Amino acid sequence: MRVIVALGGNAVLKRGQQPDADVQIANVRAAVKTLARLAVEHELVITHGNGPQVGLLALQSAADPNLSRPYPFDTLGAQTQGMIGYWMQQALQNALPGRQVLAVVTQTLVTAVDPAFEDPAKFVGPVYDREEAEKLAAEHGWTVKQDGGHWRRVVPSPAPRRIVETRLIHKLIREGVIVVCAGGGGIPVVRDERGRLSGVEAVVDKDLTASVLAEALECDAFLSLTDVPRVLRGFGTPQASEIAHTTPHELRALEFPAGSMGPKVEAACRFVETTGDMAAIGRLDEAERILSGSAGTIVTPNGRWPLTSTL
Ligand SMILES: Nc1ncnc2c1ncn2[C@@H]1O[C@H](COP(=O)(O)OP(=O)(O)O)[C@@H](O)[C@H]1O
Ligand SMILES: NC(=O)OP(=O)(O)O
Repeated sequence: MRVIVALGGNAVLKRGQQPDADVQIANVRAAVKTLARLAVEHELVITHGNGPQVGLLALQSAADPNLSRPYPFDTLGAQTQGMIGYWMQQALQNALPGRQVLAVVTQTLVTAVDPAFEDPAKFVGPVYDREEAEKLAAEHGWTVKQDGGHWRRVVPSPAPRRIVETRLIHKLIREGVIVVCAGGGGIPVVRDERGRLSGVEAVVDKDLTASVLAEALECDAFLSLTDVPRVLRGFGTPQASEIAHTTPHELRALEFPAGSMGPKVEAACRFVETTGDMAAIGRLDEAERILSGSAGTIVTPNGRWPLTSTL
């Protein structure tokens, strides 16, 4: 099978962890143990989040007295692709000697008129209490929003339309390369009327980009891997219950939070609706069990997995 994995931000930097490089490298190495096993069995494409890292780089850039203005988010997104891509590429090369691995700087086309530019919604960087968040927002001109029990900076997150480097990524996969791409949802770019690309101030959602890429690359399965074993019905209530096997139709009748589970569910539903293939949401260390149908929330057109014919 050709499998695309969207790795949650938690896999690289867990909530509350010190964001030092060695901490993140150790997390990547741990994640790669599972990813390497998947790559032995399947053609593997890996995407990853960058919310914590891009927010941290934005803080560093804003604090740099040598700059007349902070680096824009497209450039910061490219920096996170390089950094996390390098960590993953090296960890995969060490885990799978003899296999070719490549992290690719990847741009995601968005449209300049996307309403998301007027309503920043993507959480980036560290968490604050409300008072501190509002103080920082006034100081730096940020928008901040509530993220669970905390407050965080938010930036615009336009919808991904297509991944500029799709054909090259497809070629690499056919060559047997394990490709790390579209990190942080891809660097957000727009195309002008003369066909020229330029970056925009935004952070694209990695799960939504992964589903667009999964469709374009003709993947058979799309796995959104995070820190919870399954999607919960009634999340945060005493009646919460795990969803094991489901359909886009069933999921779309439920509500999920915009900053966390919402985009994962939307990405999974879109992939299944468009392709008729399988998407799943679950824990990274259960990826193999998810593919065999015994773990995770598995989304298919008929709610069954492995897919069975209705004829
Ligand atoms: N209905 C739900 N079922 C399970 N988890 C949920 C649900 N709604 C929100 N969440 C939260 O979503 C989180 C995963 O989303 P997120 O933190 O964005 O993941 P990642 O950074 O790994 O992509 C979980 O840790 C959980 O707290
Ligand atoms: N870009 C992005 O979606 O990052 P996270 O998954 O870390 O939020």
